Amino acid sequence: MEIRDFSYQLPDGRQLFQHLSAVFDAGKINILLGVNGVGKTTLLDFIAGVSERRDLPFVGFPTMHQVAYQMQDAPFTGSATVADTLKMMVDLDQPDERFTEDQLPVSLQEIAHSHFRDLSGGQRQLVILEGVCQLRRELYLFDEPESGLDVKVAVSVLDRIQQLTANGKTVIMTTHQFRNLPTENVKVLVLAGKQIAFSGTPNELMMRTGTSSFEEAYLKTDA
Ligand SMILES: Nc1ncnc2c1ncn2[C@@H]1O[C@H](COP(=O)(O)OP(=O)(O)OP(=O)(O)O)[C@@H](O)[C@H]1O
Repeated sequence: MEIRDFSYQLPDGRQLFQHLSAVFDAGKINILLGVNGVGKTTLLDFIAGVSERRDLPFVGFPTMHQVAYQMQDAPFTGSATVADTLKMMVDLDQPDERFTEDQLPVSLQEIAHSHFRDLSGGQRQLVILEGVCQLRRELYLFDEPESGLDVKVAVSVLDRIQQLTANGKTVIMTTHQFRNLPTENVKVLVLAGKQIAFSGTPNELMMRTGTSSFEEAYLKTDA
């Protein structure tokens, strides 16, 4: 999956991407990093096909129907319970299969009968994340999946995302959290200066910047 020489101007005329090229590795977690406002979500929107994607710069990406996208602030029905919400997502995606409560991850079983409107922000995020992971797609996009979550819960979210790649799926995610990020089967892409300023493994990023911490290495990458 590759973006070739992609340039994009915002509606207000600002140039967000200029000759941007990037390769996302199949079967890996591709982590897109970059400062606030650099364009990570905008790039995910193009990859997902939410923003109209011209074929020329976007090579080898699955069609929109094969992409699951967890956006920031996804809307949901307040009166549905957690179990109803997940059942609804799975039923829409896989009409021939029955989703039962025992398929809920342990973290959600306790709140299976809580109404969506009564959940905390973090709990809502977990439900949506699980729903997105349940969809059968080739490519999964997550926009800051662990933002606002307790560090222990964030670890379980990252584990859930790793399960996808263990099953041969491809993930592209953005994040601002460096704690507990997986390093195996991971590619890091740093968006800076309207282009991808670095792309490689976390180890390569650390070696290039002469540091032993992922976060420090990122901070030393040109922004
Ligand atoms: N529809 C739009 N109209 C005008 N400007 C937009 C639009 N969508 C995004 N932008 C601008 O594009 C820039 C990139 O936004 P984007 O949300 O992609 O950044 P980001 O890297 O995901 O940021 P963050 O890490 O804060 O979520 C921002 O300056 C934003 O204001």
